[in-house]
Amino acid sequence: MLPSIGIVKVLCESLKKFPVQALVVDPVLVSTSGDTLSASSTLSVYRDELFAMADIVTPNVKEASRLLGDVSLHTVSDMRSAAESIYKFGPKYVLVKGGDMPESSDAIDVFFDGKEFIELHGHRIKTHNTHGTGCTLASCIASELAKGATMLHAVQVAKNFVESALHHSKDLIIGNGPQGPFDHLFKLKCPPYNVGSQPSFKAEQLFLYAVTDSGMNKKWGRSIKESVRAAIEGGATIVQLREKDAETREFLEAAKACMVICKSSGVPLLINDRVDIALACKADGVHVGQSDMSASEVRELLGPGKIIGVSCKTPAQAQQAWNDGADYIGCGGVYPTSTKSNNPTLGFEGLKTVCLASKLPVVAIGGINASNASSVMELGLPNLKGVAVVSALFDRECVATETRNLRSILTNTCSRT
Ligand SMILES: Cc1ncc(COP(=O)(O)OP(=O)(O)O)c(N)n1
Ligand SMILES: Cc1ncsc1CCOP(=O)(O)O
Ligand SMILES: [Mg+2]
Repeated sequence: MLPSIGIVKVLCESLKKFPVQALVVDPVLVSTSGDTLSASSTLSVYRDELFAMADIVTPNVKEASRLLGDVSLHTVSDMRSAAESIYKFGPKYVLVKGGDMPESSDAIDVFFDGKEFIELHGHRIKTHNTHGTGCTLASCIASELAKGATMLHAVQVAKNFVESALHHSKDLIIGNGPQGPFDHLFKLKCPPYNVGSQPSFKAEQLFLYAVTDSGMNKKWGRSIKESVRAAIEGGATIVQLREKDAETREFLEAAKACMVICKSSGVPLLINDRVDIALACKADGVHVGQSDMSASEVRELLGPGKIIGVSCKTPAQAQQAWNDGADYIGCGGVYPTSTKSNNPTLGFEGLKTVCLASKLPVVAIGGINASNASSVMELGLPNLKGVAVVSALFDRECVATETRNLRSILTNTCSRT
């Protein structure tokens, strides 16, 4: 908070003398409760000197309005115009935060890099405990930049963090003011998000992604647990339970048993579609498609430490998955498949288009087997980290043997390319 023109000037002088690696300017001019926090005289020096040095400026809508001579900002389109106008003062990026916009189910922020506008959608958490959210967001962006993140990624991580912290503090009752504080340390207190137990997702884990199928298990007289054990024995690097026909009670029991196997092998276990099962068995994550719950809703339910995958067939879907805080995308069918009905085949061209556009690691899926997996990986596409396979592992007599064979094919291919 820079209350006077003199203080802003001292800061600018100091920054010239001691340049920093990244400068995040949160122009604290108007609080969420409407209080003025900085004299009007500071506006011109903010605009003319400080913003030009900033990597990113992060006003809320009230601050954006004040910076632009009290223009009225009521819609997302107004926020875009404001971001564009503030960009002209010289920062490399602008984030106009819409958390204070009139009631809507989403909290939409507008990110502008000078060329492209990106709407970042978050959930509006109903709570009075919002004191300090802007400061936290800006500090979190700075922390992520210090860790080497790109600006958009830093903003996305920060937004997810603030949203999760708000969610976990929404019912706190502290103090008498109209706004309460929120809890930045929620991760330490809330058992599912206990820092020590958080799986940290690594894109390399997508290398050989085994996806189970209840029909195939029945056909070969195997339990889900036996299939998962065999896939891990053969070298699967991540497992998804895709049990479309299973009864909930039975599925949950099986999922819990699979979690024990996966945990002891250090292989992440994800659940297809069913967030309820994932929560109940404390799975490492969930995979959702375009007609399932959105990744941002899944993130809200699972919390920040879990892995979320989204099926994407287009660059727009890949961008949305990133915006929603997903960890990876599944792209396919690369080849025709009889495992998923009515699934369009994208071919290599479709896979390439999505991989090139994606900001997230990609796993290819659909009709992939021991005969064609090399051709997929040999494409050498950016972000393509592995293959996801159902029938070539599970519609076979010996799951462990098929998995081992495919793993060695992939390893040989990737060591050559
Ligand atoms: C790794 C991976 N990629 C894509 C899918 C397909 O998910 P979705 O489109 O939701 O279809 P269903 O699997 O639910 O039928 C996947 N499961 N895994
Ligand atoms: C779930 C899914 N999503 C896109 S294709 C597909 C099925 C992949 O199965 P298979 O490996 O047997 O072709
Ligand atoms: Mg699905």
